[in-house]
Amino acid sequence: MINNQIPKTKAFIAGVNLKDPNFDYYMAELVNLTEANNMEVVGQARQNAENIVVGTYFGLGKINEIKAMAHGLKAKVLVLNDELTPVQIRNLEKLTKLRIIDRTELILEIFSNRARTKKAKLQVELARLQYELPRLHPSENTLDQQRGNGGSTGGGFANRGAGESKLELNRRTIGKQISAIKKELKAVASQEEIKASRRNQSRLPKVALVGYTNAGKSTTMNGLLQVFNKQSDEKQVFVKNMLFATLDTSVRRIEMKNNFSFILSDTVGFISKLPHNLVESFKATLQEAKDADLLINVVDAADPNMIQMIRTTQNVLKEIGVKDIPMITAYNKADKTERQYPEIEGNDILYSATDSQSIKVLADLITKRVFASYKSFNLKLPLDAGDLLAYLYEHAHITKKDYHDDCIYLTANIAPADQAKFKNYIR
Ligand SMILES: Nc1nc2c(ncn2[C@@H]2O[C@H](COP(=O)(O)OP(=O)(O)OP(=O)(O)O)[C@@H](O)[C@H]2O)c(=O)[nH]1
Ligand SMILES: [Mg+2]
Repeated sequence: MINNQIPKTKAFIAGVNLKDPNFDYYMAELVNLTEANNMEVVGQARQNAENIVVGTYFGLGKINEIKAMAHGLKAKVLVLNDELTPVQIRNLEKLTKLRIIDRTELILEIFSNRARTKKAKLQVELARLQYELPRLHPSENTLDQQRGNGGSTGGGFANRGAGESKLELNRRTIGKQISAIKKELKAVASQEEIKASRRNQSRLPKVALVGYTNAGKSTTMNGLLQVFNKQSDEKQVFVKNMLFATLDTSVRRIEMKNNFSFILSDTVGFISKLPHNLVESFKATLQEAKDADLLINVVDAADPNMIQMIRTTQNVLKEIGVKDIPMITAYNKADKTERQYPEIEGNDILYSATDSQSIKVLADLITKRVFASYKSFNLKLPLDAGDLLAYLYEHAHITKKDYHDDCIYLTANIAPADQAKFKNYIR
């Protein structure tokens, strides 16, 4: 039988542990990130140390050890657990004769391979250029190599200026590309603002799914769409068992019974040590989470690293400036645990996004939280107040409605901002 599969590049992973209690967890993530980048992890090493070695990341003894192990395992790439300086990368490359990929480059590569929409592509490209800019080096351009060769024949100084100006040119080119991308992103953002302001006008409560990558945010959104919205197939979002399946924000209206609706958004997932540039350039994508009335932090309850994943999400939320938004912690994938589900405990739920009963219970919990500030009123509307009735349908939660000969009796949960509008109709 012919095996058509292209063999994966073999990678060795390594990191310096500065007495970080989460080190093992970061290394486990690094394995997942490396595999998500289509490489095979063949071995790993760590150095316990007080400090990072400025020029080479590891100490020399460790470098030789890693070199021997990695070459013995036929690894071509050495993946490192931190963001390295350009000098560290170059030195390690020389000393180990392996291609060096740091954690930041690894994450940028994954994002780059996954980006589908124009906005996601622009955001990833922006982060990549910002990562590359300080890493440009004279030895990486041809003019400079000529200079180096020339040096051995005595013509070095004459070409040095040319080499440096090429570096300057590269910097300027990247600088220009960065400005152009920022401009394009602004144009995309202003189109989206128009859509968002329409949503804000409708004053429906806004709920955002957030959480660790692969926890089941998109599956939860699809579950809610399936259970509550008719003909929702074309509205379904992309689900896949891989890191960073979602790189964009999708916004949907979930239409529950009794005309109660809310706006739900699904967005990019999180991981530890997300590169700062990436968080910065994805701010526009994460805006829906910042504007939400309620966050649903989706967690994979079957993952042994669940606690660290929750902490990671909290850290990223802090970094993007989310604070004081009420949150439900939604422990998903309960079907992979031994526990009974669905089950609610305070603001938390244990559920499975693929189980419709779970989805109904989750929706009830969302309703309770989101409508906590709403108040129930008994109203009497004249029959000709069609516009007020339409407004209530759109913005409130009508629980009872009786038509009489000359009026309509209603009971409705109304948002604080709308209560004054109906004060003359209270029974
Ligand atoms: N067994 C089980 N699998 C689930 C459940 N929910 C989601 N999954 C699976 O988990 C994987 C990830 O689901 P997604 O919904 O794509 O996760 P996500 O949080 O949107 O992930 P990213 O977009 O990559 O950050 C998929 O293979 C889903 O089928 C669940 O309740 N039970
Ligand atoms: Mg997703």
